[in-house]
Order: sequence, then structure tokens, then C-alpha cells
Amino acid sequence: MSILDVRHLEKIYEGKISYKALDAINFSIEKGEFVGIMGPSGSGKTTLLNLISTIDRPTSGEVFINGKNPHVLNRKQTALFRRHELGFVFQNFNLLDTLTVEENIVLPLTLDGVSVREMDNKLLNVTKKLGIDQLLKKRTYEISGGQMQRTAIARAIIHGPSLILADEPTGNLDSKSSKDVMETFSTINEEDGSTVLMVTHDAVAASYCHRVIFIKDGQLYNEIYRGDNRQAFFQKIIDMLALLGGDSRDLSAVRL
Ligand SMILES: Nc1ncnc2c1ncn2[C@@H]1O[C@H](COP(=O)(O)OP(=O)(O)OP(=O)(O)O)[C@@H](O)[C@H]1O
Repeated sequence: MSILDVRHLEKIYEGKISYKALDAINFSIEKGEFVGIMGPSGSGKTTLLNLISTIDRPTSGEVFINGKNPHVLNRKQTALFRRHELGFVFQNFNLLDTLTVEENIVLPLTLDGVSVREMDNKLLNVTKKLGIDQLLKKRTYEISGGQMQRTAIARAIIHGPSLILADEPTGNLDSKSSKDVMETFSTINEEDGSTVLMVTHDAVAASYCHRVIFIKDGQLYNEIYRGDNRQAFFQKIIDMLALLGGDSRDLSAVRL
């Protein structure tokens, strides 16, 4: 079953000079898949993520998440759709530093008026799995970057969304924390069957995915599958990035 269907998606940024950032993008993500999106700077990755996450609207084409097209909804319905169907993980964590780790994680449930008992159960379950159950009373400035990102992942999954969208989740982390965070994504993917779509420049992070889709100049360029060997997959990703070209930043994050 497809969790995400992207059909003939096109985005033109209108201005003095119009710019076609995405052109006829088609792909699907099955339930339980862990998929990476890579491509040179300016290739359209953020634009694609913004259209899928309903932050922006396509010029034409359709997005279906769990069989529903969020772009036909009104503002209020869209906000609810986002809150129920999607989980977000950002490069800069987007945690509220006035709240504790626990309060940050349960925020999506608080907004939905979930009972305290159910909230506590879910909180315990998620934070144990992610190895952050000892940090619940801490403020976000008292924990490390990797712990902050694991807190953000806990917040993204606590309400059981259909799709988790991650935008450069290792972009602000050192290699050890990046590894922890990618192992966390693997855990929630393997143990809970969470479906994850992640945009990244980091070839090591991408090597944790089942499949990496490459885009170039707003078009799908290629996709490769991992198979059993992550090291060999990492090498294939590097080779593909070299073939794609782009700026040095795309290869600067290479560290295994
Ligand atoms: N609001 C906008 N108005 C006009 N052009 C835009 C806008 N946002 C993005 N673009 C252009 O669309 C293209 C794709 O941008 P996008 O941010 O999606 O690329 P990206 O692959 O995410 O890049 P990066 O890896 O550097 O973040 C770029 O050429 C960019 O300049």
C-alpha cells in the first residue's frame, strides 16, 4: 500500500522571471519504507518537501498521503491533516526551549486533548525506545544535539503519523550524534513500521535508507536500492553524487 503518491508534480515560482523548480515528478513510497532524497544544491529537494508537507502548493500535479490529497483542504483542515498524518524532523530540531523534553514530546498530543494517562503511556513507550527516558525533566539547552534530535523524533512519532518527513536531520550534528540519530530512524522504521522520507546531503545518513531518490534540475534523475550491504550502498551513493555534480558541499559531508 502506498503511503505517499506524488503524481506529475510541478512547481513554478512566479516572479519577474518565472522559475520551474520541479518538473513532472512522479514517485510513490510504500508503507514501512525509509526513503532518502538527494541532489545538488538548488535541485528542488526543499521545494518537493514543502509540497508534500503542505507548506507550499504545487503549480500542478497531485500529492496523496494515505490516499488523501491535502491540497484540496481548507486552512483549518490542512492544519489538522498535518497534525494527524505527518511527523516533522528538522535540521535545527525546532524544540521549544522554554519547555522540558517531556513537554516538547507530548505537544502534539496536548494539542489534540489526549488524556493524561494515554499521554504518559505513549511518552514512556516512545522515550524508552529512543533511549531518552532519563532526560524527560531536562530543558532542551541541558541536552546534547543528538539527544535534541532524538527528542524531536519522539515528538514526530508520538501521535502515530502516516509519514515522517525529515529535512537534513543530521545537518547540525557531529558524526557520532548523526550515527545515533540515523540508528534511531532505523529503529522506528524497523520496529514500528514507520514510513520515513528524508532529504539529506549526507551520504552516510542516506546509506541508512532502503532507497535513495536523486533529483537534478527539478527532475527525477535516478533511484538506487540498498540491499543488504550498507557500506556498498554508501559507495553507490557517493558515485551517484559525483555523477550528478553540484557544489562541494554535497560531498563535504562524507564521513563513515
Ligand atoms: N520562493 C522562491 N522563489 C523563487 N525561486 C525559488 C524559491 N524557492 C526556491 N527557489 C529556487 O528553486 C530552486 C530549487 O530550490 P530548493 O530550495 O528546492 O533546492 P534544494 O535542492 O533544496 O537546495 P539546497 O540543497 O541548497 O537546500 C532553486 O533554484 C531556488 O533558487
